[in-house]
Amino acid sequence: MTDWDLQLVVPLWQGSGEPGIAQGSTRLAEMLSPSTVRHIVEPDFGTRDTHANNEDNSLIESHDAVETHLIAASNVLRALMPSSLLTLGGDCTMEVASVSHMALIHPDLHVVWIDAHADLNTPESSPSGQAHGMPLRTLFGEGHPDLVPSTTLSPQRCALLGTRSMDPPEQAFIAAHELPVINPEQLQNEPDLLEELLVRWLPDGAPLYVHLDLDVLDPTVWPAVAVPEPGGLGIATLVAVINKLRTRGNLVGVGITEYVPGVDHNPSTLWPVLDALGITVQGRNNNAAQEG
Ligand SMILES: NC(=[NH2+])NCCC[C@H](N)C(=O)O
Repeated sequence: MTDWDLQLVVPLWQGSGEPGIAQGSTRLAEMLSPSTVRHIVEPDFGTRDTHANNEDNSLIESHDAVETHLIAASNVLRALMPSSLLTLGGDCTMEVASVSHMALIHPDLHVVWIDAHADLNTPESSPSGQAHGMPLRTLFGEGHPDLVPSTTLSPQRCALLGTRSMDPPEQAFIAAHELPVINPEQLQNEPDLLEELLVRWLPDGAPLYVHLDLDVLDPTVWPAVAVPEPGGLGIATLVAVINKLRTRGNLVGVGITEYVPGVDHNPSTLWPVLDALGITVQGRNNNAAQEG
């Protein structure tokens, strides 16, 4: 997939508490070749405080801003009905709109959540109150009723890769639903584990959505994220994982999240990853040797 029906740029940061994430979405868009199918989701908040909890007694920080962004993104998706989608975040919460839409269009959608975190908290279980720790659980239909989408995902259609930071309630959910998790060390040293997972979990040619939270990378490789976690992936391993996924699934959607460009980093580090995802980088010869 090199042509997406829609590129959604979502400068939503309020789900993370890190305003620098908003710029991440526009920086990613600038990195890519110009596109005629690009839409920026920027709801007008007027004089409302985008970092306030406008919803009385919500356990979710900035509930109103998160909800408003998800509604705005869903409205664009419902109007344009893309069957392939590239979403540039923004914090992980925006995946609720994107993945839900893709599950509506592709009922057999399988989702690979490539992320240091499981994002499986509910408002009640969350240690932070931040919505970006909740989107996967919300997609499964469990979460604040304002944020749970109309089309939900079965946990059986989801696998977690590179995940290494899980809160106890998230671990309990993973165990109860037997969600596959392959951690960074396993991805690097035991590539057969991914192969075996794909054979038993992902039907050949099934529509595949790749959620890529950049914090899956090791902070020494890519420090420009809101919640860095040590022990992450290197670029070569991530590229190999994506290539392996694409030999089996039909990549119909990608979401890239949690980029904080204000942190000192080298943006070109990401190019091989974007290449692997079939995303064309502005001004870069795609046949050039991949660094990694
Ligand atoms: N997408 C992320 N960076 N999530 C971080 C989540 C951290 C923690 N598990 C929480 O719920 O608050």
